[in-house]
Amino acid sequence: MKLVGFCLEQSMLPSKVDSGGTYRLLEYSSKGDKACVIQELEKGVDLNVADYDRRTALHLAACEGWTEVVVLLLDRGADVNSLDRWGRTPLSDARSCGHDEICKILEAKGGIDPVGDDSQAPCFEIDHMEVNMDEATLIGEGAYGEVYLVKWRGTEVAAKTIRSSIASNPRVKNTFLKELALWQRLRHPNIVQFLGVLKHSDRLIFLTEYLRNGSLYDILKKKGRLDPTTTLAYALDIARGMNYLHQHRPHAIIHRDLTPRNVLQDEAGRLKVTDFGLSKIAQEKDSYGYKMTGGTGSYRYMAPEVYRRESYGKSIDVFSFALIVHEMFQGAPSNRVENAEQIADRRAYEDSRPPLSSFIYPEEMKTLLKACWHKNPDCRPTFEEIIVQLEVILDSFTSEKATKSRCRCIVL
Ligand SMILES: Nc1ncnc2c1ncn2[C@@H]1O[C@H](COP(=O)(O)OP(=O)(O)OP(=O)(O)O)[C@@H](O)[C@H]1O
Repeated sequence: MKLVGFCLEQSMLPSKVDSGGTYRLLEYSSKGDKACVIQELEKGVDLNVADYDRRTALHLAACEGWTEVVVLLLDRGADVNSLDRWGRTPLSDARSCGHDEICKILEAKGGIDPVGDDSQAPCFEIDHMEVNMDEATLIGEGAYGEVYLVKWRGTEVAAKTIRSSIASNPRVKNTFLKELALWQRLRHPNIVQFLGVLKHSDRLIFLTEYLRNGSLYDILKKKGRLDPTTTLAYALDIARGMNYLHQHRPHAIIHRDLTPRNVLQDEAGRLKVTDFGLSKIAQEKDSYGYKMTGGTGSYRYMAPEVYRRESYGKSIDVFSFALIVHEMFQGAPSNRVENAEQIADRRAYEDSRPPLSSFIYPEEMKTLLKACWHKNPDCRPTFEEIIVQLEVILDSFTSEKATKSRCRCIVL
């Protein structure tokens, strides 16, 4: 495969692009693909290998309810009580996700659950006395409220406060807590980890892991255009997180507000998706006279069918994803000076799309982006398909670069 238009400095490459066997073992375990898990193990991938959040293949399979994969991993000697960054074992995950059969299997192998019964609560509650909000540092502000950096049980975490104008409405608060209860069940290396909701607080506050490097919006504002390898690695991170949400059972989770502000970066440089489903609250607000969050930038990434208020499905997130990838290649949103609502309007009614210059985009990337922002939602690829295509583009780009640098060595 030939890639055109890439021209970058070696020093701009990220130190590590994670597309190897380790990641695949975790991905296949999370998807319940037993045959592929066996294949990876036979290649010699370490059974107890963990991701940045110290989550192993057994954590992921137990959390997703893949009994056969759990049995396979245990039979091959997986550590039944490995602890992730949040102190959870595979049994803690199986319990909070209600996978009773897997709980029995893990218990029979000596599995313990240090998190205990708390994990079965509808929404994990944390006593507000455990967090001193008077010592909180303001990190940012969004449509729903302020975000603070706080300490909880010795760890730096983010505390998201919800404006009282929103939280005081019982219906909105209920929807919100339901979304959080769903979020607490999700575990994936590319999804921001929810930690719990503060109990007995006069405000509605919830805790998530703290991502030191801020949002993709901040990164693009600081660095401008990203080099193609970084863009492809970041696109893969977002696509993997989104694929996990879309493959959630029994119902797919649609993000509805995928924007660079809702993608955060951890210390290891990995991107994680956050705030999925919370835009439902914006819709609730609508019926109480609030406006959608277009002012915060959401219109810029909005699929035409959402703007036209038609029924929509998972592929609205694919549309937003394409615009984010485009923005990483460009360094800024297209039509920056134009009003976001006007842009959404032209996309919805005139089929307008951002330009794709041959100098910046490899041909395969152009084809992929055009498919992702296709006007017919049914013609857009799924995130599973996008991941496969991005991996091919990244592989061929990396090997083409290696060949080029070898050639340069020979000349020297
Ligand atoms: N878990 C987190 N770790 C570190 N920083 C965070 C975290 N969550 C949010 N932030 C920072 O706080 C800012 C505000 O976040 P918030 O989610 O409230 O709003 P937003 O996503 O920027 O906008 P909107 O809510 O309107 O979509 C973000 O832009 C980000 O820089």
